[in-house]
Amino acid sequence: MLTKQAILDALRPVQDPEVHKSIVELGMVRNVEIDGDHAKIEVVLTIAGCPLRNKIDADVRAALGTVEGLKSFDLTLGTMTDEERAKFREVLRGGQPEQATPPLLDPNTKTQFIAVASGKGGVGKSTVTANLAVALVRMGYRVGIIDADIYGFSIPGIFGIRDQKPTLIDNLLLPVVAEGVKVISMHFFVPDNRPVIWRGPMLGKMMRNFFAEVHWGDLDIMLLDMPPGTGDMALDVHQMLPKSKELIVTTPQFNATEVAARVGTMALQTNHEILGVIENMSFFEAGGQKHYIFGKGGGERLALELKTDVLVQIPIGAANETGDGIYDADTPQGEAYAKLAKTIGRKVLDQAMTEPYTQA
Ligand SMILES: Nc1ncnc2c1ncn2[C@@H]1O[C@H](COP(=O)(O)OP(=O)(O)OP(=O)(O)O)[C@@H](O)[C@H]1O
Repeated sequence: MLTKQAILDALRPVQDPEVHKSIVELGMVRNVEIDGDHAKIEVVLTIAGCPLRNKIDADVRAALGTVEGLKSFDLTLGTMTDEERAKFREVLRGGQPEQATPPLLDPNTKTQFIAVASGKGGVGKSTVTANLAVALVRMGYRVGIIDADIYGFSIPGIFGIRDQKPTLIDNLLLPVVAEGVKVISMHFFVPDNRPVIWRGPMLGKMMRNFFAEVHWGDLDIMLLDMPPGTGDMALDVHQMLPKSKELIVTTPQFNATEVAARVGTMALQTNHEILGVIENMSFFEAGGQKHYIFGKGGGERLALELKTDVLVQIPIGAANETGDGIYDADTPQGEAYAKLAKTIGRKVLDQAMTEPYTQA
């Protein structure tokens, strides 16, 4: 005999495509009525005009098709009431009350934080952050990026995110997912790319909101794209995330490494472990020959000064035809990022020691 339980059991594996949890657990199946071998099912979405409505509709229909004894059904898709949305948010928070410390700022969080910093602007810090994140995802890690470069946010552009915005469920934001990476950036909150003029305390608040009001789900690694130099933001992040580790990006030029050294020294003074140096735009390879267009040895000099290693040298090269800044896995840059991701995965997640990179 057809039962309500059989229908709920069939719907349990259907997930909300944004938060990747069961629609039954999230309270999205509002009502199931059985009448002989016919059923009426009401599924509710968090917001009217939910962009993933069609996907949820198709998944629910496919799941209902598997229920034994169900000959026909009426499926309606409605919108949640305020109470239903409150319950939805509670499930997302894992049953924690709204005021609790955001899961990511909990001292026992399993997520590893890595701040990607540079001394000068334009050395490729954001490109490195985005490509490292993608390489980590390619290896199976769950990765998020907070674009903390509040004035010069460029992460969405590198991912080719144009019109997409985070979904807002009351006061809870769902990050935009690009190439499997969860992304939050000031870019999403600034109309028409207007310049941001917030200062000190407002910036800290903004960063806190990025942790507290965004549903990140379970993450292995959170990368923070820091503004260049040693500003308020770097201090805020160091205070907010005492266990965060640091990657320093430089080019091989001497003046780039000199400023980067100050950033590294600040990390050391605030007891933040430096994972290593990434030398970007190290050389240009053509006809089997390496051309050191920006000089040679800057990464090594910086690593020596900061008593750390050069983890990788990334060659110069255009990203891809689509105009964004993510390198395909089979390019020399993509391969360099895969190597870096492997080292980072081992260093921060497996806690194993790795051998330093041997210079090209
Ligand atoms: N390995 C590379 N080869 C060629 N171009 C690169 C490479 N890495 C980065 N670039 C380019 O260099 C420019 C600066 O990169 P990016 O915006 O990532 O730097 P940044 O250090 O984050 O700068 P800022 O802090 O000023 O935002 C971009 O146009 C980017 O596409």
